[in-house]
Amino acid sequence: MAVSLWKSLLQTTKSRLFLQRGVSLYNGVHGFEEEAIKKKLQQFGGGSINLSKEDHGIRVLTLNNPKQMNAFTGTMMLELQERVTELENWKDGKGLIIHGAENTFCSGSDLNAVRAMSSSEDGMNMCMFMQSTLTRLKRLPLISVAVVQGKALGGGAEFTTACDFRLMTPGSEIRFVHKQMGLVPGWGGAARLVQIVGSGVALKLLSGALKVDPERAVHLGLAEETLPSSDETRSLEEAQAWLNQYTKAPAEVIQAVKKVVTAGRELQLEAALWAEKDIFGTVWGGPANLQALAQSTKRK
Ligand SMILES: CC[C@H](C(=O)O)C(=O)SCCNC(=O)CCNC(=O)[C@H](O)C(C)(C)COP(=O)(O)OP(=O)(O)OC[C@H]1O[C@@H](n2cnc3c(N)ncnc32)[C@H](O)[C@@H]1OP(=O)(O)O
Repeated sequence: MAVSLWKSLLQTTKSRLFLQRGVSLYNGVHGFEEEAIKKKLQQFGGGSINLSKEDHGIRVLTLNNPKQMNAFTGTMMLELQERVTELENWKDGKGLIIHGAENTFCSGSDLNAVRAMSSSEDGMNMCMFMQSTLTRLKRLPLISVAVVQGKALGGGAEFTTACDFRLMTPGSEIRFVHKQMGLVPGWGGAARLVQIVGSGVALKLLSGALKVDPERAVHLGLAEETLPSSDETRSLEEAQAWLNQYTKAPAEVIQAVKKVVTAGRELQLEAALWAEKDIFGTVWGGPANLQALAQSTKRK
């Protein structure tokens, strides 16, 4: 009796905890000093993370540091956390498009900052900071699409895996270059890549630091499709049209859909079923459900 009670308590906690907003993966127990790393990251300025106004439930997040091929400076890492918090509190959100400024995605960490943060303590804190932020991004109750124009290298390649889908433009490239730096992914990109393409393909892409062009990415299941245009504006319009196919419902329904899928991906079966039950309860008898019931029974 006590064991099953304990198990139920654990399942309920797990199924609710992972849906909570703003929860970091790490704390002091893991040696994570968030305030210390935020202070350190503040020293490495440049670039910005911009978030557009919403348009039909969709917003565009731009990695904006074109002088450095949209490499992630310290302040951009801090701004990303702020934007993710904003998105976690966006009640009417349905979709998020992520791209890099000036027709290239992201060249990974700013190597100037990396060189200055080469101590183990700084590296581990940056790693835990970015893992937490990108995990929160992946768990947003929004359908997220990375539009890969130009190059997504290193941490930039990892960033694409923190989105639900990837769309690539002709001539673009995703490449996990970490091996060439004597590294492995540190922003959660390895764990997510294995979930996306499987461990065998992930091992090849990481150990070979292989260039993945759009055709190969689609073949491997890393990208959904190659967009027709390589023009920055046109390809964003094409990505918006692609995303619109999946966001044709009230925000609370799209958000519930993403949450049940996240639960199924991240939780053990019983905890996932508990989470699904809780999420189902938020839409059963809700305005969208009642409106649908009041209409004809035939689905278009
Ligand atoms: C866990 C993540 C991991 C970590 O933190 O350890 C990383 O992500 S480490 C970074 C991994 N990324 C790279 O190694 C890519 C480095 N960059 C390149 O290979 C090239 O710049 C490339 C292929 C992106 C573009 O080459 P291209 O010839 O077209 O342009 P340039 O190389 O002249 O670059 C233009 C301009 O941007 C600066 N730049 C590019 N990438 C970075 C970067 N990651 N950090 C800082 N600065 C970067 C480059 O220095 C040039 O600036 P300039 O002042 O004109 O020299």
